Amino acid sequence: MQTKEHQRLILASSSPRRQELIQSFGLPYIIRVSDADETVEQKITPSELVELLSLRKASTVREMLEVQEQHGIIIGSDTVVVYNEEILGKPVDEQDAFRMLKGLQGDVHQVYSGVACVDAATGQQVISHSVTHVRMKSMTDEQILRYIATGEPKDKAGSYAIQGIGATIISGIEGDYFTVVGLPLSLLSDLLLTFDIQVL
Ligand SMILES: Cc1cn([C@H]2C[C@H](O)[C@@H](COP(=O)(O)OP(=O)(O)OP(=O)(O)O)O2)c(=O)[nH]c1=O
Repeated sequence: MQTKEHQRLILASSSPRRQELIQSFGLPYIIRVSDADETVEQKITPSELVELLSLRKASTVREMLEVQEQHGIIIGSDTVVVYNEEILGKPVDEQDAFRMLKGLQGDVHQVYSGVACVDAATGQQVISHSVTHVRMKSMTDEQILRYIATGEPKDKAGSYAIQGIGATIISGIEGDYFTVVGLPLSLLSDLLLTFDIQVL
């Protein structure tokens, strides 16, 4: 087992959800927000996409760290919603959110979350992803508009938040809840074992 100092986590995320979730591990952590470019030119699968972007976020933060900061495990994560082979990220505006929710309501979709862990000192990396199936209730257009008016869909992949009032439009899930919220804690704890970090 490594010393406490080397067990620290460096969360490469601006997401308040991810910041809250990383706290639950009870390990020392800092946050460094990556300015990674999230555009991907080539056509790739959802699992490839979330893994690629998770690694890009973690690697960008590694490049940003000052020499004296280069210890700890950098964690990058990315979440997308997939329905009918279409990959849905965050909505660009309210119309986009309406289009997404209108498509998702009354059916099952998948949420993919990638996680990349990069050792700040050595560059050693492990990357994986997790998928959760989510069933969204049927909604009228008026209900969709009322949900959009809450502001909650704005910065969420697929235009909803299972952890918010959006919980009321979800009838069930199969898989890890935290994959939907944006940081698959169970998978992350497994990946951290590669670096001799045990959460429990
Ligand atoms: C489906 C769903 C997504 N989300 C959020 C998680 C992510 O923050 C967001 C997907 O956007 P991401 O691009 O994965 O992440 P981000 O831009 O918010 O943060 P960063 O890149 O700095 O880490 O959608 C929820 O909070 N709840 C949900 O139910």
